[in-house]
Amino acid sequence: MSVLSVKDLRVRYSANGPEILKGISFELQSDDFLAMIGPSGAGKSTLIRCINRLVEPTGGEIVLLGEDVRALRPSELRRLRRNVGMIFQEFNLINRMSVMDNVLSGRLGYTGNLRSLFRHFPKKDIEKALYYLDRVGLTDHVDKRADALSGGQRQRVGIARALMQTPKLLLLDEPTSALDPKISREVMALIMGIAKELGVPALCNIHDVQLAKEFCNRIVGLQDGVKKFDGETATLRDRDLEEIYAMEVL
Ligand SMILES: Nc1ncnc2c1ncn2[C@@H]1O[C@H](COP(=O)(O)OP(=O)(O)OP(=O)(O)O)[C@@H](O)[C@H]1O
Repeated sequence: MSVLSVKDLRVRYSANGPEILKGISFELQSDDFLAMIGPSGAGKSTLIRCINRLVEPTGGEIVLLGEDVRALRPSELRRLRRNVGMIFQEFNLINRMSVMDNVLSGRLGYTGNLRSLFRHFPKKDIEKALYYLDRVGLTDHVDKRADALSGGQRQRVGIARALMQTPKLLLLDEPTSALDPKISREVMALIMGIAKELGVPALCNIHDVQLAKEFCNRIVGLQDGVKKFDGETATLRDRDLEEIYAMEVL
């Protein structure tokens, strides 16, 4: 089943600026862990940010969970965004807050304004946070400040926070690029395992082609805003990679 359908997606950041995405189309199925690869500046982050309209497309269509994303009003967009868990390169944690509070902040889209103002969360949210903290291996770090953790641990907090939303889609923007190779592999294995367990599809921007091949069942390759490859990981050949990364070689 298609969870996300993107058709002829186009983006310009300014009216007279260059076209950054030049008509991208692809589908994400409910069991996909899809890697978006391509050289720096190809438009991977722009694309992922269009899906929940952190970036406004200039053309094309995005249908997410049956809804036409570009047509949504602000309140409908907020509701749709709750269904999308985002995991970022720089973790985006609040350093002075505890691990637990960072994870609970994943529920803010669901909690009433007054409750979130006083950071008063229902007991079931706290139980859920403890469950996910255990799942990502951070049970012993619940009360620590976020800035007392290593990079890999910080990304685990980011994963637990995204899961608190009960997402129907995970968007991962370079989740491992701030981590060393060993920890990157552990974090990718964790995200893939959880996505499978929960039956949630994922779209992952990733620089490291080796990691993409190891953990993702499908690969889309972008170069300069154009799709150069879209297929099962096993079908990606060296000459496809040469085409995707051609500009870097030159
Ligand atoms: N807010 C913005 N305003 C103007 N141009 C932007 C903006 N964000 C990105 N760009 C430009 O869009 C192009 C694509 O950037 P984007 O970050 O989407 O690529 P990327 O493939 O994710 O690259 P990287 O792997 O380096 O993160 C680049 O030329 C970049 O300079």
